[in-house]
Amino acid sequence: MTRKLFVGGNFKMNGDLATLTKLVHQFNEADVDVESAEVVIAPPALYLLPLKELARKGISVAAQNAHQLPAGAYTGEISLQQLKDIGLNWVILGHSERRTIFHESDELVAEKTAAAIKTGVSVIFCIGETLEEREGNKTEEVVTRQTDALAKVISEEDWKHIVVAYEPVWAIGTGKVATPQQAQDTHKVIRDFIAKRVSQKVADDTRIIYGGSVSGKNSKELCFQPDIDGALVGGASLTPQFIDVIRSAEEAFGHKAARL
Ligand SMILES: O=C[C@H](O)COP(=O)(O)O
Repeated sequence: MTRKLFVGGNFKMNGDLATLTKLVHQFNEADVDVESAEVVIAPPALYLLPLKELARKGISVAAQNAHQLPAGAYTGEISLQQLKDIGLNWVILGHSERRTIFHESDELVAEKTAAAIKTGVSVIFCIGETLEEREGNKTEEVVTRQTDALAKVISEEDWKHIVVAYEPVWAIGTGKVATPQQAQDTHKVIRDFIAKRVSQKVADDTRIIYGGSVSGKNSKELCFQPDIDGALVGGASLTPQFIDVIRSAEEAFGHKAARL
């Protein structure tokens, strides 16, 4: 069976109520086929609730982060239980900006991910190497280490609640997109690792999406790669280009399904 493609829009700390409302109206009106591509948008925490109410069926809303504990004296944090309480089913965890700027370790990201699954929240689990690591030929070592940290704390069954987002840090917000071949090669490394570390079935079923300067222009070639199951879009998700990325994913799904 062909994996359903997945397109995420990570708004990061951008936008305000008026601009994001207008944007979601544009997404709502776009004629996209949610059967071939799952669409999830991740606004800043403050706008989760209004945008969840606004987004049409087929467009889900994700938080960009969450705390691993259910409640307590953690000023400024939001718990996974609170996300669940307002009806959210998705969270982004381990984004490189959380890993680097907020010093989240592989273990903490894995712990948060396990807690999310336990709470009934699915996870866009982000991994990826820095430029220095790529140039030092450490890409495989880094992405397998980050994935292994997760494999240690979740069960085989839990993987159905995970979408892995491979985001080379050097390609994020830089306009420097990985070539489709570079991205495909690393996606294959990740999938092969999951097959070896978890099971062939989990490797075959898990969506691995690419993030890093994805736009309406480059998304098609990326999504057509055999091991790329969609995209996590940052900057371009704040524009109608996001709809073009979704269309690329739909087209890629049709193409991949026809080849089976
Ligand atoms: O989560 C999204 C990624 O950080 C990619 O961001 P970008 O598309 O602006 O490079």
